[in-house]
Amino acid sequence: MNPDIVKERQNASFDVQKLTYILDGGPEKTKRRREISLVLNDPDFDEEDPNFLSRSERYEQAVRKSAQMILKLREYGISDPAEINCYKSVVRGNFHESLGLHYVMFLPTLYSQCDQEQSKKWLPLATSFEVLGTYAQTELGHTHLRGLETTATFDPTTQEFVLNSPTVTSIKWWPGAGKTSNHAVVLAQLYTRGKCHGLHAFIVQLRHMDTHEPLPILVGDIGPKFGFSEVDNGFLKLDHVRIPRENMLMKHVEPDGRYVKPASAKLTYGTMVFIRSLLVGLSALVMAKSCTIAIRYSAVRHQSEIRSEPEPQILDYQTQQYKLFPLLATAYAFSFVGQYMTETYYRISGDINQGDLSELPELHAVSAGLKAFTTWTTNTGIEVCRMSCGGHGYSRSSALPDLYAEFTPTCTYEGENTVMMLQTAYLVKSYRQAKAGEQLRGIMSYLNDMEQRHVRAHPASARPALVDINDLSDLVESYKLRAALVESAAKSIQQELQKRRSHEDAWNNSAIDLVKASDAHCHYMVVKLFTDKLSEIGDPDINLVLTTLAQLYALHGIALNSGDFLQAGLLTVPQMQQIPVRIKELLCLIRPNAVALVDAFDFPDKVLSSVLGRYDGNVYENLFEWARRSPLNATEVHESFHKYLK
Ligand SMILES: CCCCCCCC/C=C\CCCCCC(=O)SCCNC(=O)CCNC(=O)[C@H](O)C(C)(C)COP(=O)(O)OP(=O)(O)OC[C@H]1O[C@@H](n2cnc3c(N)ncnc32)[C@H](O)[C@@H]1OP(=O)(O)O
Ligand SMILES: Cc1cc2nc3c(=O)[nH]c(=O)nc-3n(C[C@H](O)[C@H](O)[C@H](O)COP(=O)(O)OP(=O)(O)OC[C@H]3O[C@@H](n4cnc5c(N)ncnc54)[C@H](O)[C@@H]3O)c2cc1C
Repeated sequence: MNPDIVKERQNASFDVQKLTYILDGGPEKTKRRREISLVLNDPDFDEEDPNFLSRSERYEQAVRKSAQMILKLREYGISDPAEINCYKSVVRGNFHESLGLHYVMFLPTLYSQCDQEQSKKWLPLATSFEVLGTYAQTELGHTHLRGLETTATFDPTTQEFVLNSPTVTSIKWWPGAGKTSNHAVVLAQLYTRGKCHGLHAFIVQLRHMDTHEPLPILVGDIGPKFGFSEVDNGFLKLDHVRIPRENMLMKHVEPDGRYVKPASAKLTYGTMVFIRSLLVGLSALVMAKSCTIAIRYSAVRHQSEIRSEPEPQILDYQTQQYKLFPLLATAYAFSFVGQYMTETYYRISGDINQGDLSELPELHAVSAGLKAFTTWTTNTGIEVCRMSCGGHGYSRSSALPDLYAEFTPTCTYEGENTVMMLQTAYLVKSYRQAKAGEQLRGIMSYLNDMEQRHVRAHPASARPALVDINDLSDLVESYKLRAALVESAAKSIQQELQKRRSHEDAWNNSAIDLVKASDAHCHYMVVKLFTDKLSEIGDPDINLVLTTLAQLYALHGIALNSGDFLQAGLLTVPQMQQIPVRIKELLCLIRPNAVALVDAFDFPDKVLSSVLGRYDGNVYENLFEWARRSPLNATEVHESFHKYLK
């Protein structure tokens, strides 16, 4: 064990194990997660570092691992969805798998949209993996759902739907598992009795069940990408492909072609809401991994000098702390927000299953906004962590390049982040309702007292300072008032309308304000949820260290967005000047606990897969060892010498 890292752990002021329990949701859950993690010792999961393999080899290795995972899940009798998720995230490490989409989109779509008869037919096939599924929605030319071109036309004479991609732009593009899957949930515009009824989901068989040969359908892999090398994102062109009427999910077409309206057309979009909710938790996980790597490495890396003494640990440089500790605070904040998002998703979808759709718009707005907010922040954060590791952060052995390449598409898939932030119609609607005197409930209730507060651009000197920067509840309050930026967005729309612009143009001309309002709303939610969580934590040592992190998270956010807080008169200029001073104090308070705080995330070394983030801190000898395994070192003289240089 590296002596620096030993010393760091001795300095901790709290019980790391107890904090792990809080993050997991209780000691039982930690115990179970650790039991599941023992699978990492299974030699059947031994594999070559994907960084040393070609794309085709990576795909093959990943498929082998996925198949092994399925067999082991059966062998160990793991069937609880949360445990399956935990098991898979442990085994998958930092990479995705081709069968991932079967689990996260195909199966959930079947569970939520099959009727009884369909469940009886499809669920046994899909849960036994005879049917391997993908989710084919996006097209070469469009993502916007109303713009999708693939059609499903009902033919009452044969009781079939005819699926067709009429143009190049209508070819399905990006769905994972182009080579792996034999079935797809295809999203297509439904036509019956000559009328279009919008987007609906259909189960389409793509390949022969025994030979895996494609049916008369063009299906394949779209080629190498920025990352996702294990995943065969695919294309799919349907040329008048016929499927039985029973393959339409939720069965909205009667045998005579009559269309039966669903309770809400948006239920078809349910799987996206599910994944967006999951992505909040994934952001927390990846932020936590990145911080673990960068902070452990910073504790063992010595460089340069502060005084004329031996070289200090780079974690002692104030600038290094300023790069990493706000991200550490973010990882904790997002962990608690992830817990909230999962609970909220299951609570509201439970109500939806009982026929109560009243909270569906809020669930959509919150999941879309938090997905965008947390993935954007994490995406930037991983890169900061990588750079903070200097040159070794650029080596694939650090895992940080892979974490970035695998994570960055979360800002794009399941709804591009700007587009998701623009789903703020809900915010604007709520604002208008509050302004009309309606009492809002839940997370939007802060808009109720807006008329009294009138938060908008004012000279800071004209208003009293509301905030004690050392008081977290005051900070939450000020984020809440800043979130009232939605007022500016709503006003901008109003002004545009007064210029006789159409509603659509008024919306587009206010889009920057709308995204800002959405961002402020999400930021408020994160600060509030982090602060609320503190009241549940009884252990005084842990409460203290997490309070310090929450303060850092809140103050750092204010410093980055100081214009908004000053403009709204929520803070005075002298207070704004105090914030960097307080931030520096908080960095010093966090410093002795930094390694313990990342240890509490409890990532086994094999899950981190990072030489820099090793628990024992023995970085250098293992970097050397890793490099020697590079395929270029397989021979002392590379064949290129004989071919070209000699
Ligand atoms: C630790 C856990 C690990 C888990 C890890 C998971 C990792 C997985 C790894 C890899 C998997 C990769 C998966 C990627 C899969 C995909 O990307 S699938 C494709 C996803 N595509 C999209 O997300 C498309 C984005 N676009 C849209 O969603 C829509 O076009 C839109 C929301 C932007 C607009 O909707 P649209 O219906 O076309 O327009 P409008 O008519 O304007 O909207 C009408 C109203 O409907 C409301 N609404 C929209 N969506 C929903 C919804 N989902 N639920 C409820 N309501 C919705 C919208 O707000 C409008 O409301 P109002 O009329 O009241 O204003
Ligand atoms: C790794 C990966 C896996 C994927 N897996 C799947 C899958 O399994 N199944 C599937 O169906 N799809 C999948 N996708 C596709 C993914 O869902 C889409 O790429 C995503 O929804 C974004 O759409 P787009 O690519 O059309 O981007 P665009 O919408 O074309 O975005 C391009 C730019 O236009 C801007 N823009 C677009 N519309 C607006 C607007 N209304 N207002 C303001 N700005 C706008 C965006 O902000 C962005 O800057 C995957 C994508 C990736 C990268």
